[in-house]
Amino acid sequence: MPEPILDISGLTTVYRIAGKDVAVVQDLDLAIAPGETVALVGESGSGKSVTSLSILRLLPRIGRVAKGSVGFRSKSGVVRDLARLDADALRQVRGNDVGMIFQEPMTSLNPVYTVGEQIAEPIRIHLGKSHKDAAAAAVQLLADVGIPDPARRAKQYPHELSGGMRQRATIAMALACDPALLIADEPTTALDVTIQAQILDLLQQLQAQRGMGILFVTHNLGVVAEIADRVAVMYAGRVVETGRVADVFAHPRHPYTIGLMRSVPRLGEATLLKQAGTPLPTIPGTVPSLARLPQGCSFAPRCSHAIEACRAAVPPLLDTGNDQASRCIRWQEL
Ligand SMILES: Nc1ncnc2c1ncn2[C@@H]1O[C@H](COP(=O)(O)OP(=O)(O)OP(=O)(O)O)[C@@H](O)[C@H]1O
Ligand code: NI
Repeated sequence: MPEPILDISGLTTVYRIAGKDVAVVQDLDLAIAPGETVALVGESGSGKSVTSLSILRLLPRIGRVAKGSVGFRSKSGVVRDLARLDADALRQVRGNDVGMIFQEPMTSLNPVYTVGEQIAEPIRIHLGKSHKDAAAAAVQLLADVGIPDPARRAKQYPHELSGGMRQRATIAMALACDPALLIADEPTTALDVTIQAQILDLLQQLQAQRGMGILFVTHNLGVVAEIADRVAVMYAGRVVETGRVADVFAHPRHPYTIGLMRSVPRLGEATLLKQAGTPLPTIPGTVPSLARLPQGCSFAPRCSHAIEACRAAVPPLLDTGNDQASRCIRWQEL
């Protein structure tokens, strides 16, 4: 792999919950190369968003990065550990080197400024351009993300745009300073399917033009297949499987990944099942409470392959060959 732009090693993030430090992300390793898209996937509460927020230390007050390093190579080629960077330097990285987009565009857009003003602001602050040049750059960015009549749209307020247009505008804002890394947390989840597909296409186009790395958070395996090169599957705060998307989908090496894949209906199957009155297969059992994780493998209580040894100790990520790894001690027997 070429030198990664992001190299997370041993990341543990804790939240203070009911007077106790609870590890919501544990011992996470993740690297992203320039031009590569890595997807984080897992059920609700598995720690995907906390991982993405930990990178730029955008955690709520009760959260902190307790262990590990977040190596980041900026556009100038300097590698720094974001977990240890001071607040000022980190702010510089946020608007400039790393762009972020979230599920609900209204949370990143400020309702009292026009769309154009909001995109122009980071360009003025981080790239030192004049008001006029920054305004022109903002209109160009709106055109780049496929917004028709961008000069007119730049003068409008967020509420005057449709949901899909707003998400395009937040992408324009995230790309304003030509970031080396884009963090996208469920950016298409709130949109209807057609718009969703358009936004995914747009991100892929922009990535091909700019060569940025993308960390893509989603609970949707279909989206992973569409957009990502590699995938990290999370369960109860830990990565349980990782590898190239094609390999993981063809040969999943962890029972949790297999369960996730079974719960995704094949095209048309969902409708057929619904007509037949059969519920979609889901993984039996529930996600354990992070404050009281079972001993050993966190997935063991839900796993039909679990044996005594699974409950003895948390399995390490085992190399299963072909750049794939699994936290299942029985991966060879699956
Ligand atoms: N503000 C908070 N206060 C207390 N616990 C929190 C808070 N935010 C997250 N958590 C806990 O941290 C864990 C990880 O949450 P996270 O948001 O990373 O999940 P996720 O994988 O992104 O899920 P989703 O698919 O629902 O977005 C969850 O168990 C959640 O209950
Ligand atoms: Ni989330």
